[in-house]
Amino acid sequence: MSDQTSTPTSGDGLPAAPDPQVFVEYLARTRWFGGKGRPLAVTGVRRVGTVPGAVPGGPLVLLCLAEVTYDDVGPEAPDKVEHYQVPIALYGEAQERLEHAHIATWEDPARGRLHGYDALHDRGAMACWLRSFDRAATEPGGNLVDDDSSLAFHRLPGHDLDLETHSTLFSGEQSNSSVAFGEDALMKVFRKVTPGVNPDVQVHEVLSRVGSPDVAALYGWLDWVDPEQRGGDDHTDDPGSGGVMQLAMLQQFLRTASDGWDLALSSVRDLFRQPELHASEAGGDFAGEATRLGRTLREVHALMAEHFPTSTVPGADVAATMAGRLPPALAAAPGLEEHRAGLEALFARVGDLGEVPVHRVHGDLHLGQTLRTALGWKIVDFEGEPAKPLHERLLPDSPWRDVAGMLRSFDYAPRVVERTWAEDDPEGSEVRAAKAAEWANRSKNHFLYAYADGDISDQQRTLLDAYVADKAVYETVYETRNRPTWVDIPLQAVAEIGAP
Ligand SMILES: Nc1ncnc2c1ncn2[C@@H]1O[C@H](COP(=O)(O)OP(=O)(O)O)[C@@H](O)[C@H]1O
Ligand SMILES: O=P(O)(O)O[C@H]1O[C@H](CO)[C@@H](O[C@H]2O[C@H](CO)[C@@H](O)[C@H](O)[C@H]2O)[C@H](O)[C@H]1O
Repeated sequence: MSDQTSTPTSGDGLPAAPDPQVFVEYLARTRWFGGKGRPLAVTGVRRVGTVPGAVPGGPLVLLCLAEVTYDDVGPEAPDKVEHYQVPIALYGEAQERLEHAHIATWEDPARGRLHGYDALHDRGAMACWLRSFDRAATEPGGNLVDDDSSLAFHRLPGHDLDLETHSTLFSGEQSNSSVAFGEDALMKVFRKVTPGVNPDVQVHEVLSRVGSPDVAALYGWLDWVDPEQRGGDDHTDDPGSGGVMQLAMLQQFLRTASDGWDLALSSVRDLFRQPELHASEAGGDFAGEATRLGRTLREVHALMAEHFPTSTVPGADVAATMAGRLPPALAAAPGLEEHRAGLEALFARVGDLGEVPVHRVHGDLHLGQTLRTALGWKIVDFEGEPAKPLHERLLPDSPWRDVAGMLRSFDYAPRVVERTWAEDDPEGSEVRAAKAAEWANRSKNHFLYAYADGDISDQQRTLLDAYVADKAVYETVYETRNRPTWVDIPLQAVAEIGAP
């Protein structure tokens, strides 16, 4: 717990924020902070506004952006500065029930002692947020703007929010924070924010407006316009160039959803329990789900191609981009080195393909981004690859990148099950390896056949193989950094792909 003086207010009427040093300790304690373990400093705290809709006895919700810099990057690095959103519920009295979410206690020159808690944990703060989204629906154009016009709550028509619900913060390894309002709505508060449109909001808005059945409908979103930078280019990574920052989105809560990754793991376990059966005979056979998932992705891609710009890029450029990702990947994950030649040869074949069609895609698709509901599969989280800068995540890309992401996930599922299964039953490893391959191949084949509505051409196969390899390389780096004990999963795939 921190108890100290605050940063001074700037006469803007907003409450003071706690000292930036508080955020260094706080960020390290959260699940969602992406810079854990790196040498860093919080060089400033920007107070972007308070959420309208506060009620007597309830908290004031102060939205803060913590400016984080790292000591392990050169001064020329474009992503030297990152902004993390920390909404703080402010109370005049300590709140024992929120002790676990306490950020700091500090003095405000105008308001006296303030006790600040992570607002996502506080039902009073979340109710305040929901009321603002609700009020937006009856404002002109569906927009509720705060007093100094810097925060704007936007609503899409078509759904009345249930204000009687209680909020529940999702737990789990997520890069943002999601809060369910009963079974009515889900609010995702973006943690690492960049100036410009958020791809998740943008894609959900487009697909919701055309009534796509394959995503959770978007109900609204929250923008912040930096008053000092109004009118800048809003498709930029440069915090200095101004424009809009999208801070949160509100969408349909999928009540009957089961996580696609969990379903796949159960299906694999079912097969491992009865290895004498073929995958098609096991109770939890995944082929039907893989087929339906393939059709869903096909539909989503068709809508994205219809409602976002489409173009083509020369195969040589695609090949060069993939090859260009190799050297930094090799530096981060040296285990890739022995497969370099095989990978380079595979990428080079893409150079002979002529023009490759591109449009907006998901960008980081895997089973954990799919939800099976009573009404079919839904695809979530259109933010793209977390490590890519915003402008790259907004660029058109080949739909085969998403297909490859799913194929890699079908490969991961049995290998992840095997990791724990082998601890109890090391003897059966060889049999399970064969069953794992059977499960993965069956799921991949059904998914791919449904996605392509038939067999794919040799050219498409070349492109798909290259995207699968590109993804496995990315995963090798991802696992090296985040889950080093899992790195053999993608590395084994790279070895198989890169074999001469
Ligand atoms: N509309 C929804 N309804 C119910 N659960 C959802 C919905 N959208 C996402 N989820 C669940 O919330 C979790 C986090 O969502 P996701 O968009 O992947 O967040 P993050 O950007 O933090 O990774 C997912 O694992 C998914 O199970
Ligand atoms: O969900 P995110 O957008 O944060 O994606 C990142 O984390 C994923 C792990 O949760 C990672 O996915 C990899 O592991 C999955 C199993 O946990 C597996 O199903 C995927 O196929 C595999 O890529 C993803 O790559 C990363 O960007």
